[in-house]
Amino acid sequence: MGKYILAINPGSTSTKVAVYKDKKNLLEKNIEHSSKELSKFEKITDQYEMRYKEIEKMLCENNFQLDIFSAIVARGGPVSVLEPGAYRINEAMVEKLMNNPLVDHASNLGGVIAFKLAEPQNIPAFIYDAVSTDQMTDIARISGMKDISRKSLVHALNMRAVGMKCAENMDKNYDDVNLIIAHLGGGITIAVHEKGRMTDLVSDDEGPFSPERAGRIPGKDLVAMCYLYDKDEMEKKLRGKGGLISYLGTISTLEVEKRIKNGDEYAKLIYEAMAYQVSKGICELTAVVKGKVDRIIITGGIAYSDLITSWIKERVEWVAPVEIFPGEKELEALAYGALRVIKGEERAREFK
Ligand SMILES: Nc1ncnc2c1ncn2[C@@H]1O[C@H](COP(=O)(O)OP(=O)(O)O)[C@@H](O)[C@H]1O
Ligand SMILES: CCCC(=O)OP(=O)(O)O
Repeated sequence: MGKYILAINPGSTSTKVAVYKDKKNLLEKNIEHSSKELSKFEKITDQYEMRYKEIEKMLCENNFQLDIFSAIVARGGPVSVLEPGAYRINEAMVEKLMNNPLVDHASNLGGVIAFKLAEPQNIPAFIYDAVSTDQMTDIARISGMKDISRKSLVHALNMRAVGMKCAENMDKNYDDVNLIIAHLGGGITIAVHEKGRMTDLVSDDEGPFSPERAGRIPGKDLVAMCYLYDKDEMEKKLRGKGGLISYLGTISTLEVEKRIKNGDEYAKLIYEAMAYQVSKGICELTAVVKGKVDRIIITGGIAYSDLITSWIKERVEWVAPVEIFPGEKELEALAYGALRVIKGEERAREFK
């Protein structure tokens, strides 16, 4: 008999859910959350009940009872510095995800929701390739200020999955190639995958702005601004109300593209600036591997946009061939990871 897996992926603008029977995708749903809906919540953890109920409703509408699942697996939030792969969700992890994660991010809700669904049924719950997967080298951790160490917060799950796919298409192993992967979603991160390890990255506050994040902001102006707003307001300006939404009032790139088609020059300037900053982030990482880059990959929801990807391509394709993997393979990567764990092919780590 096949094993049923429930995979849950909360992103900043959506909650994606899938049901797999072994490697077969039986159902997949992308529940999108509008800027208006999300603005009702003070903190991301406050969105727990809303997202939990949407998942419950989706399962109920499609006649999936919880007791059929052999495992529930979620995108891992920035809970603490982690290795790639699977971690079993326990009370300690749920506590940390809700009350003291490395950053407030939608993916923190994944582990919490998975645990709450799984525990009453006695089903194992896992996170896989968490956002805080950390393979940075020592030299990459140096920030320039002794008090602050650079952190690895990155779209590890999708990047590693598309990185492996790209290597396979090249008839090579992921461990034998150098890739620079830019994930363009509600948040944007870029990482260099150096022979199978994410040795350095441009995180979502170190480089390009994104639909809802400010990215790198000139430090002196940022310090001055901290005297005008309280901590929560400042954090919201950087994450949630920064980037496209601060200039154009929307996190929807589809809406921005509609405005550009209708001749909105200001929308075009801002949107092209986002692509320009992504290109700079990609080129910054070429130094890590001394220019030896086999492929540049553009992935994530915004990679569906020909406009954005063509702007990036024209600035970076002198480095290496550019491949586009629109959307993400996160639900599949989650389900396949959990399947390997429950079949005993891979070991899940304990979270302490
Ligand atoms: N066909 C498309 N063209 C341009 N942008 C798109 C398209 N489809 C989705 N997007 C944009 O992708 C972003 C969401 O990407 P996604 O990877 O799903 O993000 P997250 O996981 O952070 O919620 C949104 O800004 C959305 O407007
Ligand atoms: C912090 C890196 C992960 C991230 O930004 O994810 P979303 O794009 O889903 O918000």
